[in-house]
Amino acid sequence: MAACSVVRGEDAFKKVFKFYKRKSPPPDFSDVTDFSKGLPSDKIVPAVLDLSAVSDSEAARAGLQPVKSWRAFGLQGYPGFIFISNPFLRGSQPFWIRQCLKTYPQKPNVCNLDMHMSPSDTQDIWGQSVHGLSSSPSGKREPKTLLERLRWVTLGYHYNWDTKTYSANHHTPLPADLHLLSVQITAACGFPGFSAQAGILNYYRHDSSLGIHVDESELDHSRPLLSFSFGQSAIFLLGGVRREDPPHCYDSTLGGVLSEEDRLLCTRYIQSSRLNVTVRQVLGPGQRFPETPSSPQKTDASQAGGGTRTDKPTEKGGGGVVAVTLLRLQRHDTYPAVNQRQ
Ligand SMILES: O=C(O)CCC(=O)C(=O)O
Repeated sequence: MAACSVVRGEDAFKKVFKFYKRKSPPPDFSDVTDFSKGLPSDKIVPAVLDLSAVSDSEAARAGLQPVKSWRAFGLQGYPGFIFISNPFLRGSQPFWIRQCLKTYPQKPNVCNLDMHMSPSDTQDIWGQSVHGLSSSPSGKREPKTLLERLRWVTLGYHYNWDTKTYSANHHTPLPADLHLLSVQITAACGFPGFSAQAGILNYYRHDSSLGIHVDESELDHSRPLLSFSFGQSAIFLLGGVRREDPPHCYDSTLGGVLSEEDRLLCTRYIQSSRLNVTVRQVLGPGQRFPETPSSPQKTDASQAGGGTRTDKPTEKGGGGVVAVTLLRLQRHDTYPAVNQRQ
């Protein structure tokens, strides 16, 4: 059975989600859109980029190829969705992977391990994991390193998973390099003036996934949401406006100067993992947070239509993609696996 085309109706999302999570027998992936195959396709359309918005030197400063070389696609029936297949300059993917593993998990940023460990114990997740990651497997079951237990990191306005809100009083500076990268990509996609204010990093192992949800906690929904993926590929289910809309399934994958040790450890980590960085503008120009946080916004599968992303074994690792979504209600993404965000 090819999942995407046959499932309709109220539980379309859940059914497709389960379908791609199945381990045995493995699901049929023939319905999944593979952007690496590009055009011609009945579903994939070329995306129009603003070639004059970012000069070649500005792009290079952010580790990006000239915009005219980007392979950018849209999807028939999903206005506001742009998929860019590896716009990175050679060598810059390892840089971003290292930032996600070594730099961004550092304080003052917040991560899942902080929920049950003291700040001093989570200060140097990379340093504490290097030994475990670099040693060859002994055959014995080794305790997991902190890096292997890392599930999420928040940046900028730190997302509160309980209230599903951002707030003025939980904010630290968003890394300047990620801000620059996001500003250049959004400008090329036709969104000048984007301000990267919050980031959520997800760390996926082979068995992990993210629940079906809609991203709507940001207060200004006219601003795009950026999603960078590095490492192993995954199935991404992109929902429609309504819960009963069948999702569209696509394959998502994404590549400074790194020391040999960093390069080796990042390569080893990414061979069995996938990293995703979403960058969001939370407030519009002149906008402020309400005095009392508004009601929870990030809805889950039981409340709204959603998308799903499932881990899909792949031969290749370290491919790179960027997805830019402009219409909030049409972006629902997920991974099928449990407890990703605990
Ligand atoms: O990992 C992904 O591709 C999706 C991440 C996501 O949906 C989120 O952080 O809200």
